[in-house]
Amino acid sequence: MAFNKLAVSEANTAIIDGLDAGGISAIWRRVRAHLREECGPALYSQEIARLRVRLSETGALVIIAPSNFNRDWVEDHWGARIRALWAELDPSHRDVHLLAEGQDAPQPVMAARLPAAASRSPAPTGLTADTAQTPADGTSPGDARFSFDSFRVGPANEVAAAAARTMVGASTPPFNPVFFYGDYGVGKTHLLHAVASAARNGSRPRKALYLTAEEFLSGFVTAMKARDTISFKETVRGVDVLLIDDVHFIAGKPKTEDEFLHTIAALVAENKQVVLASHKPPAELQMQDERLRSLLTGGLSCPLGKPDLDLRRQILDCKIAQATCHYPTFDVSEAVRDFLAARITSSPREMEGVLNNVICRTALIGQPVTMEVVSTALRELSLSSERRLTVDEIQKVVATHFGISTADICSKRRTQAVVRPRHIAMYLAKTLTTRSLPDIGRRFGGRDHSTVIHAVSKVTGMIDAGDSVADEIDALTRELQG
Ligand SMILES: Nc1ncnc2c1ncn2[C@@H]1O[C@H](COP(=O)(O)OP(=O)(O)OP(=O)(O)O)[C@@H](O)[C@H]1O
Repeated sequence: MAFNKLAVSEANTAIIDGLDAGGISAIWRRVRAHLREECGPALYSQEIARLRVRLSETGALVIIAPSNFNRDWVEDHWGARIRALWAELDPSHRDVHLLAEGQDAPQPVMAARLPAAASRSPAPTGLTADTAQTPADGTSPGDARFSFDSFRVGPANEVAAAAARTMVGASTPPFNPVFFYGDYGVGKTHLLHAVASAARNGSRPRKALYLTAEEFLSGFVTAMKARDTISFKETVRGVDVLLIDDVHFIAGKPKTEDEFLHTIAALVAENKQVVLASHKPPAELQMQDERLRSLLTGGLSCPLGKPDLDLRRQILDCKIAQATCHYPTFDVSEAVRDFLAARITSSPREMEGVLNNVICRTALIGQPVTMEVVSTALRELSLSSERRLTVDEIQKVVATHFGISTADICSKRRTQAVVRPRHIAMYLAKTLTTRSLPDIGRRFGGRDHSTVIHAVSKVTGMIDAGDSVADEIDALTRELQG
């Protein structure tokens, strides 16, 4: 789920300073403590410490950044994490929005500007939808962050990406609804925003509305309380493209399921495109209403899987290029990029977390990006996802690759045919497992930890120097990680 950068004006939201309903100050303290631990003290004091939290009169949380730049940076790098932490710590699962100090917002959220059909009176829904001029999904019209251009495609997501592009180019929906599903952080929200943005900015601009399922639910509840569900219906049904993220959130809430069902059915019947995303495929959602499940499964379901090494590398390059816009001195060598792409196998979101950590340790304090810095960042963020691998497995794979035996690798022999594979195996054991240096040494024929340090620095130096060992490491890493 993306962090919502809402266009909120202080005049319209009547943010209540000092109000601490529900103990938000206490929760905010805990969220900040987590963030401090995760991003490190330098980045924390530079970018996070100055954020303040407020509760709006609608119960939404507004996090106020001291500047637009800071707001955008926090949104890009830590928005999803803040939202996840908040959801974990706050049982009421409030909406979390980001606002820059003194922001003169063009579109107040709570006095929503409605599509033509509903523009007679302000709606109580908090929802807006529009074409290129005023997107309501937290992106700006030319925002490259979540565009098709910045979405990297590989085997894990090519079907989803092709479906997304096809529906943007079509005059009538080729598939409806389209349902993207996949694990946390694999790019579902990115793709939804890309579709919304392309629909708004295409040669034939269309009204697109992106909502999280939570926003759909809270908009609906607000409208019910205000006894004005008509405005809500007009808003969500008055668009050309409706995109709803995190649909699993709606499952099991009968009234919302019902409204959701009728909304989708109405749009599909009118040939308006509906695009949905969730962690699970429609058939596995715990929907109470069979009609809804049937409607969702009747469209096109596209999985987004975990990216393979190539795709991870492409995404990493893209994120580094984006970071370089903010931090022109941020320079990451090919060897470090390869290393990071091989190590971070969990999801692109984790990749961003590591990059943030690395930026903090380098660009912010004028230091270069070295293997040591990125290794520390990985260790601190506990992203050694390859910890399942054992040193034995690594020795076997390396030995087979070089046509020698594991006994050779662990032996005292010093011929080049054995030393090089041994160094590579030690390097992989250090980078792909959480074993300590002495432990690795012991497993390589009872060697001292200084031998492992020597092997690792030798291989690292060769990688940095552009030696073909980088390709071998790459191939071996792929093999070891399946
Ligand atoms: N293929 C990709 N190309 C470029 N960036 C990607 C890609 N996949 C994911 N990302 C980036 O990874 C981050 C997480 O992606 P996103 O928020 O879209 O994940 P998600 O699947 O919606 O996760 P969640 O289910 O937790 O909401 C974003 O910054 C996004 O830009």
